[in-house]
Amino acid sequence: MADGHQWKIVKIPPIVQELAAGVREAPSQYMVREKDRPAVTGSDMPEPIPIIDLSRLSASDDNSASELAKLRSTLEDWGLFLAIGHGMEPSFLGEVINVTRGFYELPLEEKQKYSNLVNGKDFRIEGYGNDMVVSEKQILDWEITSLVLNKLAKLLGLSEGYFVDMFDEKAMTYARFNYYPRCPRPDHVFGLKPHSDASVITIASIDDSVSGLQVLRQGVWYDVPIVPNALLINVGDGIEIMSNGLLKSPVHRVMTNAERERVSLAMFYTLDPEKELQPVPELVDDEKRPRQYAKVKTKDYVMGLFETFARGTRVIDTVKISII
Ligand SMILES: O=C(O)CCC(=O)C(=O)O
Ligand SMILES: [Fe+2]
Repeated sequence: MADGHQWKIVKIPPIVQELAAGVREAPSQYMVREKDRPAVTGSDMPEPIPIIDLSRLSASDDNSASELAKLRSTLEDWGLFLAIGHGMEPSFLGEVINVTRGFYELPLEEKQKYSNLVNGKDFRIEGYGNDMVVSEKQILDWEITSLVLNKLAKLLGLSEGYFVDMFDEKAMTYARFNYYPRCPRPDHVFGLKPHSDASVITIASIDDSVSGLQVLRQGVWYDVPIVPNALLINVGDGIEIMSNGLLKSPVHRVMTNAERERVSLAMFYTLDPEKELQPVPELVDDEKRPRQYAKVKTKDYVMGLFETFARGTRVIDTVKISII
């Protein structure tokens, strides 16, 4: 993390990509316990699938109001959507995916130069490894993020700039390049375990050729369909907390694939690590809608994600206030 934070980890697992290259059977530590084993294909999302046209959303005519209504129902249903009309060239998005793939094709010694382990043992968020994150602003445009954040604020009845104004110069953006090697047992091994994002909002460019992302709704896992050149945008735990639970951060996971490798690039927009996340006062009403989440510092929350993720629990549950 740019604030220099480092985590101690007890055991350094081998890097999944290198492991995958050398084995025919998935090693036992990657096997999901029998009761948690996923069905490889999820359910089909019912029509209409959640697609939002950002060019309509930003227009200053009637289209904007109807797209905003669509955004509201999409977020209530899924917490995520596929964004089209974002103005990014398909060739640019294709390049982002190709560069990501190209990086993973480099020899191990090259990639290790960017290791996320300091002195070979202390984990930091940035760098190459099992949970690789590098911080690089402006890969996916902040304008898209601010448009969506403005509309979220509007949907919640807040002033449009409410969330965007929280992103000062100390706000952090993490880019995570995900690489999911082919896996001989997709029914036994997750690409990415079920989780929700610790960000305020996440924007991702996902592989157009291989699906694998699934989202949980009312106990059912749905496949997120591929929409060419669309960006995936999801509400993060930060919005769930600040909206006092009016918007929910979706639980999602990534399945592995026996035939195809898959890549994605996720940009996590978070506040200044020192800033506190808490329900915005306008959305707390002691009578009608009491406060549902405790105050937590952004950096503690992000660190909490790594700890709970490793255990398979959710960091948001650690700040939920139980209302009796
Ligand atoms: O690879 C994907 O489609 C999603 C990745 C993801 O959920 C994450 O990096 O948090
Ligand atoms: Fe995620």
